[in-house]
Amino acid sequence: MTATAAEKTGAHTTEAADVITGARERIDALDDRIIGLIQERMAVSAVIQEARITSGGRRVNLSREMEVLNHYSEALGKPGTALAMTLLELCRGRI
Ligand SMILES: C=C(O[C@@H]1C=C(C(=O)O)C=C[C@H]1O)C(=O)O
Repeated sequence: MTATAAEKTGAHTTEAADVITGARERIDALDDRIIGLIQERMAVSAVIQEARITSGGRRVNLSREMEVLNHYSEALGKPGTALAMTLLELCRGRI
């Protein structure tokens, strides 16, 4: 059975269903870009971590991580801090 546009979107009119379907396409495209940027961030972070480890230093630099956390929390509030923590975990693993 094929779901109707209204069933798929939760809208109660075809006009609203059209708005939602179009906006969801934009969100999917934005999410693809965000994922690509996260993968790029992971690659750049790995370059830094490798350089520091190869030089005899540690993978993690907590003072820099505080700067990253503050950057996100100033822009996005408390959920920004949680987002930054997730990004840091993706980039340097769990600590
Ligand atoms: C990338 C770095 O190394 C680690 C990873 C960080 C990051 O992904 O932002 C931040 C601090 C470090 O724990 C860095 O020191 O800048």
